[in-house]
Amino acid sequence: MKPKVVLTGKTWPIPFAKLQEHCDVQHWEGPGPIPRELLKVWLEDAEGLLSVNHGTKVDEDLLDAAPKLRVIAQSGVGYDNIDVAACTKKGIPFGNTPGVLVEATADLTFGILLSAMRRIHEGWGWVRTGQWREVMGTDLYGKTLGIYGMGDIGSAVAKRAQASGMQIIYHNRTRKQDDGHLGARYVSFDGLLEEADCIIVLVPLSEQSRGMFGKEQFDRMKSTAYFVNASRGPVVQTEALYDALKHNNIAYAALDVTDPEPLPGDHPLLGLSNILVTPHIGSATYETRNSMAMLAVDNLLAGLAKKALPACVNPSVNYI
Ligand SMILES: NC(=O)C1=CN([C@@H]2O[C@H](COP(=O)(O)OP(=O)(O)OC[C@H]3O[C@@H](n4cnc5c(N)ncnc54)[C@H](OP(=O)(O)O)[C@@H]3O)[C@@H](O)[C@H]2O)C=CC1
Ligand SMILES: O=CC(=O)O
Repeated sequence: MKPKVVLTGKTWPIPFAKLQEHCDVQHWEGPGPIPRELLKVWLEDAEGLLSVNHGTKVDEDLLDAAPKLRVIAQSGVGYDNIDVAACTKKGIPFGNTPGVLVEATADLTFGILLSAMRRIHEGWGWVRTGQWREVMGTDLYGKTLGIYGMGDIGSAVAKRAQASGMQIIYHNRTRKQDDGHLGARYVSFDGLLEEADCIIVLVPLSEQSRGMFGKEQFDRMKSTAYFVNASRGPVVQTEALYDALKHNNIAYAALDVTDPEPLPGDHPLLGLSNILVTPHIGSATYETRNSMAMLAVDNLLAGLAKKALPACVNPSVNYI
């Protein structure tokens, strides 16, 4: 008999076929996210959980409803929705999808910075309404880019920025061994806020990083600063960002992630003229989403076969 697996949403044809070949799949097809109470019922006899994005909260309460669960996999690298300590306590390995989404996310992140600085989206907005207006932007060349969270994606953004002639500074909790190779200079958090012409946030959401960017941090930035968030909305205090933009304490923001998310159509941020918002599409290319889904399925199938997950977040309970 095939093991039962719960799939929380839509996935891609090839990884889906692979999953179905090996598992009895109970599949939520919407509308909207799977209701929590239903998920609990489905998990009563499931051995695997495949989460298609970070919208499903996995905590002790959910795991208590899933006595047979042996593996959890999620399509995506961020896992702020997963209580990894609770999974580990129950001996359940959790796998995410690092690596395969790095280049696509770096393209989008650098792309929204470029679009904001050169007002590409604003120019297109005028042209499409029949107005051939010149829209003035700001040079990237020669500017200092500050990356907060210089990990896999941050490093890939740094390469793109260097190719555009930018200087790179960054802040992590720990200085990177290979920052010389990246051509990036390590600075304190305050140094990053004060020195950068543009700041890109690519730090995972955690209790430490939640709300990290508030009034004090925006006040420390240059009034000409461009601010990009491509990590998770709650790293930024939305009201403080709104005030900073409204009063021109910083120049412009480009956000791929927001708090709340989705951002309601009547949200005050959307009434500002110095903002660009994209709907959390960092990894949203056909190739990348397919690779992510494939890695998530490989993580899940490995766990069900009691083999090591290719990308395991809690290696102390990974199968050997
Ligand atoms: N917009 C989108 O569609 C996407 C968004 N993401 C988001 O991007 C995040 C980063 O992904 P990725 O680059 O792969 O992750 P990595 O783990 O490779 O990098 C994260 C970096 O952040 C640093 N960091 C972690 N916590 C802190 C902190 N409190 N203060 C300062 N630095 C910190 C880490 O260094 P150190 O440990 O030394 O501090 C590390 O260098 C994901 O967690 C996810 O939230 C990812 C993919 C797509
Ligand atoms: O936000 C997307 C992710 O992979 O994390």
